[in-house]
Amino acid sequence: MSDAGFDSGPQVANDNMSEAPIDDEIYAAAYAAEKENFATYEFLDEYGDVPPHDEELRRSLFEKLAETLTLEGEHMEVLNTLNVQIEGRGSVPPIKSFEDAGLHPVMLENLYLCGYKRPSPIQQAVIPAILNDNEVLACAQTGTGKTAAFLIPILSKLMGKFKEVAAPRPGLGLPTGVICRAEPLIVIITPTRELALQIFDHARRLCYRTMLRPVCIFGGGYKDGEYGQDAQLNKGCDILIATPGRLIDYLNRPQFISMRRLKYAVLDEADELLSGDWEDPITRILFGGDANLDCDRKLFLCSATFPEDALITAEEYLGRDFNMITIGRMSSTHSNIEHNIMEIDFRDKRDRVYELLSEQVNVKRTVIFCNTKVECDRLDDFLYNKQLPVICTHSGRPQLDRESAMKMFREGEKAILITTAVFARGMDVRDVTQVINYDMPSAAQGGINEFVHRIGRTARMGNVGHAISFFTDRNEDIAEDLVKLLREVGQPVPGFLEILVEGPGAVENGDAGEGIEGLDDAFGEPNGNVTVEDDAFGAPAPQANDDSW
Ligand SMILES: Nc1ncnc2c1ncn2[C@@H]1O[C@H](COP(=O)(O)OP(=O)(O)OP(=O)(O)O)[C@@H](O)[C@H]1O
Repeated sequence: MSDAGFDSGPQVANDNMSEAPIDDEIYAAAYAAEKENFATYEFLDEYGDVPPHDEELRRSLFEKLAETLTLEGEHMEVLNTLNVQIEGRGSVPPIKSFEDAGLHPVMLENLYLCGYKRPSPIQQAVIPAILNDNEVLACAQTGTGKTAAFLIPILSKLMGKFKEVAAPRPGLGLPTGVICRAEPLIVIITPTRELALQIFDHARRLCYRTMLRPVCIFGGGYKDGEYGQDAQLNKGCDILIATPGRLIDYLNRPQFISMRRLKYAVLDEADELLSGDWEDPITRILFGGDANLDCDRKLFLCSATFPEDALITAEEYLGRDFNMITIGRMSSTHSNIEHNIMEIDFRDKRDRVYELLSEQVNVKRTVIFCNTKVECDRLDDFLYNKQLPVICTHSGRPQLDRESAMKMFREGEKAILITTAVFARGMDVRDVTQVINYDMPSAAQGGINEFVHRIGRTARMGNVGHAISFFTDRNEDIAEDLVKLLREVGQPVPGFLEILVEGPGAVENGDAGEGIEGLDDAFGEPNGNVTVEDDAFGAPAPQANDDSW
């Protein structure tokens, strides 16, 4: 990836580097102020099966939700009509509603508190597969609820048998005050610390009124002190959400964590985690040390993109008997995003972005992507000096700055976030109505797959959004893939791009930019079909082949 980078990876090294010594008191104060943000439901031994509400926690977990999280938008039909393909041994048909899925009653209540009325297409397919004990590789468009697709069934399954499988912890089997070692039942690994915290929040909500205790560990986060990661682990942990570098760091200190009870491992943004930089740490986490290698341990992989090489590695990890679940074409996007690809001289980018931002009305939140940290900082200075409400975050900034930038952006104090690849994957902020690719991702920076993740910060869960991309003469390496993607989702392809890809005759002949029509042929199935195949591993999946551009 670019130097914008993720948490660790080349990160195992970075992980520690990013812990620049920061004054203990500053951290302690910040974490005390954030106490509420780390609170989880404390289940006591004396509760029966369904414990009482904790009003303060309920308010803090759910009442602010509508202000910060994406809610289902008005264009879910765009997602609902995509082709659903479920392949692999033991495939099961999708569910229609949460109520039909056989979920634990507390999970159903928590979904209601989250405001989730019905499962999204990927949830309809993944929830029954996991409840049926199948391993899953899931690929669906950005912002379509993949995180909950995994969390809901896994947590629901464990809710019923916590006492049989979980490690004792203070208050639940161990005398209070006894230091315990975390022995998680679930580990969720994700490339960035921001995403780890976001998934932790998600898990906190879905674990409300259950015995399951989530803990989040990430590079750059404080280990010592009352709210530090050591103390959190020492209180017991059933669901561990982690960035790989920090997790390896803790696995080297086995007095804190053991993986011997692990029942479920999830790789979120799996294609990134299975890429060259990450493969070794991931292998070590899943198979090294005292990892539970019993056949009852299940692996789940999800992402919006699976390039061919990541798919091959994924299949090696999963073995033969897994369900491959794809919504639409693998690594594609959806048509709730309106695109504007602007041809521009690279020297004019700064002025043009300023013009755009100062002219616009009705844009709630904007994310601007640059390819490097240096460019981010420069653009931040420039736009800040022009009095625009900008905030900047990237992997070169101290952890507290990163957290505070995210908070300001989420809470609407700053409407424009300037960032790098660190924000491209998974981040879910309500009302991001526009993404600007100030720099296009080059092939070395992930190319079209990175583009798909970046634009996916808008138009999430049936909402609509805009993506503006500055295209300079340095971006020719993404042109062909870009044209294919735009046509697939029925978006206009600008003339300059058609000429670049297809030569000067393309525009005159009128054979370009026909949008989605041609694709129904290319991908075999008309939209809206559900295909459930039980024995697909003999033959390559059509999506995987089509994905190889
Ligand atoms: N069934 C549902 N109904 C309404 N909202 C939902 C539902 N499931 C998830 N959401 C919300 O949709 C948003 C997007 O979900 P999520 O972040 O899991 O998407 P994703 O597919 O993982 O995206 P990405 O590919 O960018 O990682 C979140 O705000 C989540 O709370």
